[in-house]
Amino acid sequence: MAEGFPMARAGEVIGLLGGSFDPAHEGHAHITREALKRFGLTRIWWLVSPGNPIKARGPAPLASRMARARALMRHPRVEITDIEAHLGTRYTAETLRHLMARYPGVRFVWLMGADNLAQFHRWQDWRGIMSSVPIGVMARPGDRISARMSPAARVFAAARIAGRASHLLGRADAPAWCFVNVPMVAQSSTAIRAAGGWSGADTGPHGILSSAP
Ligand SMILES: Nc1ncnc2c1ncn2[C@@H]1O[C@H](COP(=O)(O)OP(=O)(O)OP(=O)(O)O)[C@@H](O)[C@H]1O
Ligand SMILES: O=C(O)c1ccc[n+]([C@@H]2O[C@H](COP(=O)([O-])O)[C@@H](O)[C@H]2O)c1
Repeated sequence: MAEGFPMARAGEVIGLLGGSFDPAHEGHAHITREALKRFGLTRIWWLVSPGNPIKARGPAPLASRMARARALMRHPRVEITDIEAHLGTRYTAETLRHLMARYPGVRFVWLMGADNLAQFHRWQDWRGIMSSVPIGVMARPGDRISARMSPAARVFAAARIAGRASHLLGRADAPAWCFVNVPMVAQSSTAIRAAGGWSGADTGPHGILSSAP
């Protein structure tokens, strides 16, 4: 497997958590552990984005965000990747097309917090994404209602799997999505940056910021 691309065996069910991770925080780690428990996944890959295509603000350098993510999220079934930088992609639809072609026989599930489902209809080819991979959505403070009432949730209402059947998501055929009401962690990268807890360059001698809240 080429540099930057993890190994995966046919039959695996891999959850993809895409994000700016500017910086990674306990909310990311928490939803990752919950997704592993709830969606019938064998592993999760974090896709640390070169830059969200619809966020105006440019993120901290990818190398700093990767280092912070690796220091924060240590789990035998989780891999921190910069796959999109290697592929030269920023749009999720395009990333998924590449991954499905590169890993035949592997099932991918897109993971996101409720805030992203609320905005999902703004993503490039969002209907195509819904129709190509199952999507696991996790509750986030302030966004549970807006996510469930969102245009994407309404258009794909018939494809919704009930939260109590969430373990079926990984083996479901798209379109399929599931909202799970996980216990919520209120952290956000915005709050950490606002509190001055992330310079985007200095990850300290052990790769962990001493001042992060
Ligand atoms: N506390 C949280 N609870 C649930 N989902 C979360 C939480 N924090 C981040 N996520 C989800 O993780 C993914 C990556 O998030 P991202 O890296 O943008 O972090 P963020 O805290 O939302 O950043 P920012 O505040 O800069 O927008 C997104 O799908 C987002 O919805
Ligand atoms: O493809 C798109 O149009 C698109 C629009 C907004 C966000 N995304 C992806 O959604 C993920 C979460 O982004 P962020 O910045 O909220 O962490 C990340 O992988 C982005 O590349 C993708």
